Formats: sequence, structure tokens, C-alpha cells
Amino acid sequence: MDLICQDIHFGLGEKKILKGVSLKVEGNQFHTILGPNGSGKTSLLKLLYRQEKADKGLISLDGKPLEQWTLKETAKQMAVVTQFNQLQFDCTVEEIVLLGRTPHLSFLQKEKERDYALVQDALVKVDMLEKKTRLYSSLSGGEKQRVLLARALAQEPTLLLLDEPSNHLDIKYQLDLLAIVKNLKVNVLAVLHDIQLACRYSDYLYLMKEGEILYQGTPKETITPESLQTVYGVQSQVTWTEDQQAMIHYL
Ligand SMILES: Nc1ncnc2c1ncn2[C@@H]1O[C@H](COP(=O)(O)OP(=O)(O)OP(=O)(O)O)[C@@H](O)[C@H]1O
Repeated sequence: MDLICQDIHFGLGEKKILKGVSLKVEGNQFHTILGPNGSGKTSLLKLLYRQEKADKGLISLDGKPLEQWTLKETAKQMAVVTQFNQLQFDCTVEEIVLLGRTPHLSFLQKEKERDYALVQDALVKVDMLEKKTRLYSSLSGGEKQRVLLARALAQEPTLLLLDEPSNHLDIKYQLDLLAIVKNLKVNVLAVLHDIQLACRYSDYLYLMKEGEILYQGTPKETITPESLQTVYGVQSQVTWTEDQQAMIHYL
């Protein structure tokens, strides 16, 4: 599912949070939004998963305006992983991941063998199969994060939205998570904080500051001493390895 945002404006009270944001997520590529705290990254994702509504501008999915899609239609194709949160009720790991299949089932339809197979596969991918009978509430922050990714994988999305998905993960699982997502070969829009990890896994970067996208392009085009100075206000030297790893030396 392709996503296009055109000239998106969004504010809360007097505060203008997004000031004309335009972006595209297509080509089964991994797109990342980077930017300082408070620049509007999460707000933009909230508009996409309809927690908030834009004041102006057009959001379209496969060429059709977002508001013309039903929630169920979008849930069949769009999965969202935010930072782990508390659930209203407690479930086992397996039950939570199985919820990823809900959009694909009709009313009162029971899950089938394929649904359980997808759940199993997702749990293996995030290395949580052994803990499938554990209660979600008993998991560590990083384990919860991996379960939420597994739920999104079980959903078989064609557009995956990730909001700082690797925050609670140690470096091994951060690398694993981003590699899993990259290998899905679906449209991905991620909000990340780690510039180096973003460069390593993203095909395309959007660099945001104060509600506007100031730089965009491949990681090499986007991450430069000039852009880091403008967006984050830090001085740096940037060199690149052959496998698209940015070596950022902060001065
Ligand atoms: N409910 C709210 N009421 C008032 N201001 C809000 C609200 N939600 C967000 N904001 C403000 O909007 C701005 C953008 O917030 P947002 O969470 O989108 O930024 P972000 O780029 O995701 O930040 P971070 O990197 O810190 O997660 C911030 O200044 C924030 O304080």
C-alpha cells in the first residue's frame, strides 16, 4: 500500500506542529523520519493511523484519500508498532500476536491453521516462541516491544508504520528488528532517533525540524555536516563505509 502526504498542516491549540509536510512511502522501501525531540514526527504518524486529524492537506493510500478507507480495510494492509504500552486487559504473548489476524477474519470467524502458522512464524522471527504462554504484563520492556512487532508481522501488512520501535531493545535486538523489517520488502515508514541505524537500514530519509521536512534523500545525500548542524545544531564530521554505514564524529 502506497502512502502519499501532501502539504499536511496540524496544530493543537495555538501551537503549529506540522507546517506543510509532504512525503511519499512507496516502492517497498524503508523510509525513515529523523529529527530532534518535539519536531512533529510522532504527530505525523498519529495522523496516518487516525489518532488525530490533519487541519489541512491530503493523505492518500493507494491513491484514495485516507478518510474514504474503512478502519477494517486499512487494518488489512497497515500495521503500526509504537512504543510498548500497557494493555487494558492482560493476555498471553500468543493471544496478542493472534490479534494481528483479526482484520483478516470475518465476524465471528475462528482463526484457521494458516493464522496460527503466521503467529508461530512471527514469534520465531522475534525470538519469543519460547515465551508464547507468558502473560504480556510479565515481560520486560524489550520483550513487549518484540511481541508488538510480532503482532504487526502476523498482520501481513503492505505498509508498516513504526514509532521508535527499538527504544527498549538492546543492540542485538535493535539490529534484528530493523533487519526483519527491512527483509519484509514492504513499504515502511519509521521514526527513529539513532542516525547511524537509520542510515544503515533506510533507503530514504526525511529530516524534520519544527514541523517541516528540511532535507530528504538517500542516507548519503541527507546526512551531512551541514544538515546535522541545521537540524540538530551539532557540529560533526561524517564519513561513509561501503555498506552504507555512517561514521559520525561529533565535534
Ligand atoms: N497533546 C498535546 N498537547 C500539546 N502539545 C502537544 C501534544 N502532543 C504533542 N504536542 C507537542 O507537539 C510537538 C511535536 O510533538 P511530537 O510528539 O510529534 O514530536 P516528536 O518529533 O515525535 O518528538 P520526540 O522525538 O521527542 O518523540 C511537541 O512540541 C509536543 O510538545
